[in-house]
Amino acid sequence: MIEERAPAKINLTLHVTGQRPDGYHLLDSLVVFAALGDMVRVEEAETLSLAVTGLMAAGVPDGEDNLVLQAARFLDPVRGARIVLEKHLPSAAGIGGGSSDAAATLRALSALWGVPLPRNCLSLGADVPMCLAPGAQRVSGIGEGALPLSGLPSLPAVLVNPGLSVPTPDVFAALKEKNHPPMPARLPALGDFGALTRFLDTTRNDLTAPASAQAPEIGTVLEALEDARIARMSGSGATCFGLYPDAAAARAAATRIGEAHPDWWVADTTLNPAP
Ligand SMILES: C[C@](O)(CO)[C@H](O)COP(=O)(O)OP(=O)(O)OC[C@H]1O[C@@H](n2ccc(N)nc2=O)[C@H](O)[C@@H]1O
Ligand SMILES: Nc1ncnc2c1ncn2[C@@H]1O[C@H](COP(=O)(O)OP(=O)(O)OP(=O)(O)O)[C@@H](O)[C@H]1O
Repeated sequence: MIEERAPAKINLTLHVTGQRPDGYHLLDSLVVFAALGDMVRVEEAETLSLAVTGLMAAGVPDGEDNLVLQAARFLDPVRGARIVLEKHLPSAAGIGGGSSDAAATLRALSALWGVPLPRNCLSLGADVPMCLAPGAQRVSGIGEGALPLSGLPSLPAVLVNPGLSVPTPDVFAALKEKNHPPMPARLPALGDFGALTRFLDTTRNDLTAPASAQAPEIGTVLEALEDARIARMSGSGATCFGLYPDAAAARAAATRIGEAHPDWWVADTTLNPAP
């Protein structure tokens, strides 16, 4: 049996800088991964099968719609494996749940079957390439251009989702201005919490307005995170993250928010954890 973690993807920044003729949007995004995530386990079997377990399994498709099965077929259209996906992340939440599961499946089955990882897996989803090697990176293009970044600190964080699914296509479709400025071509040194958060002050998530127009609760989530040094939406929402100077502050904030909003999904974690 081989297991691979499928960590939550967090867009610390998400600048939408243009739109391609085919409708896909050009991005400039600083991406990190959380200690928290789903888990994918694979073992040898004659036929391909998927079971979805875990606290967040409800509503996740367990048939061909699941990106895990699509990733398996993408790697080898005929080979079998028994796959168990343990869901801990909310779906359609802007934290790459399905994409990170797909990438973890590619890694696990590549090891099980002894086949190389695909060079190009963009057709599985714009977020899948960045999840293949889940480390800090600057992402460009529509998601395929990943430049690994070293030296970023670990970031104590709280993730909050108000229990809402926000479909990514709807959010991009509602984005009015498509040509926002990118991040600076050369990023400053981002080696500690102070430097990184000062840089984040100068950046944005351009999908916040169109996502909030569809899910006004996002504004309430950002208010609940107002004691964080940085509070921002990830991806196309509705999950927001708060960055805190230490793990105790993150834990206290998660407890406070969880008590005030028992129906929300609230988790304290570390972004960009040390390997
Ligand atoms: C918002 C992000 O999460 C940022 O990391 C990603 O860009 C979205 O990645 P994803 O969920 O894997 O997206 P996909 O499943 O490939 O695309 C869903 C839909 O979102 C829109 N889409 C997605 C990515 C992109 N760069 N431009 C787009 O316009 C398209 O309408 C597309 O049909
Ligand atoms: N393994 C999976 N886990 C969760 N959802 C999945 C999975 N496979 C397919 N889906 C479908 O994909 C939809 C989007 O879920 P996903 O968690 O990938 O979105 P997301 O977190 O917004 O992704 P992104 O950040 O890449 O935009 C779900 O509504 C669900 O129907």
